[in-house]
Amino acid sequence: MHELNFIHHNTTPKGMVIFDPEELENLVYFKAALLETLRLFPSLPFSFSSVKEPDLLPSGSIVTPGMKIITSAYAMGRMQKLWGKDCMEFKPERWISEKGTLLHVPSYKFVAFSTGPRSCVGKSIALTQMKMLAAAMLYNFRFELVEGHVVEPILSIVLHMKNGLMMRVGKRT
Ligand code: HEM
Repeated sequence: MHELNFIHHNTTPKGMVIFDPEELENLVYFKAALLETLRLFPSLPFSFSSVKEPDLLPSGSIVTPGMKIITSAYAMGRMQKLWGKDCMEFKPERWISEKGTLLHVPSYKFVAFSTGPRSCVGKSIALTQMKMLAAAMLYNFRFELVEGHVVEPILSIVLHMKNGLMMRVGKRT
């Protein structure tokens, strides 16, 4: 929110503040917060791959045609071995270097957009859309989780919340 106060914005005829994607491009903490959200809550929590030829995986497992390999981005985003002891904490700072720039995290570690030749071709456009939407929502409105509301995921191809997300929304003044 602090970063959004320092960039140029436009106001719609209905009084809503919106941001240009170019203005949002250099906001380090804002992008770190979105990446951190996708680390803990990847839109595609798991994916399937098929085996074309017999192979030996780095883990030591032998795979053969007919097998399916399930990769869980949800589990990988929460592995202590990959993200450290605070892996379950929402901590955008883990994406930011000591110099205050965004750290490069390899796609085989942060797998929300998958990795390799079949990784997400829409990654850049997805992040731009997320930034524009999140910036406008946070700048114009205040969100408060309804007290006692339990937020938990439901097992599905696309990550959904079992009970939805009950929020109190008010206009920022
Ligand atoms: C937050 C938003 C998004 C996330 C987390 C995401 C994630 C992913 C993941 C994990 C895959 C690999 C699926 C698999 O291997 O089974 C994928 C593939 C793909 N995504 Fe996205 N995606 C997002 C948004 C988008 C958008 C906005 C577009 C298009 C504009 C897009 C286009 C594609 C396409 C075409 C593929 C297939 C690539 C291929 O098979 O070669 N995605 N995405």
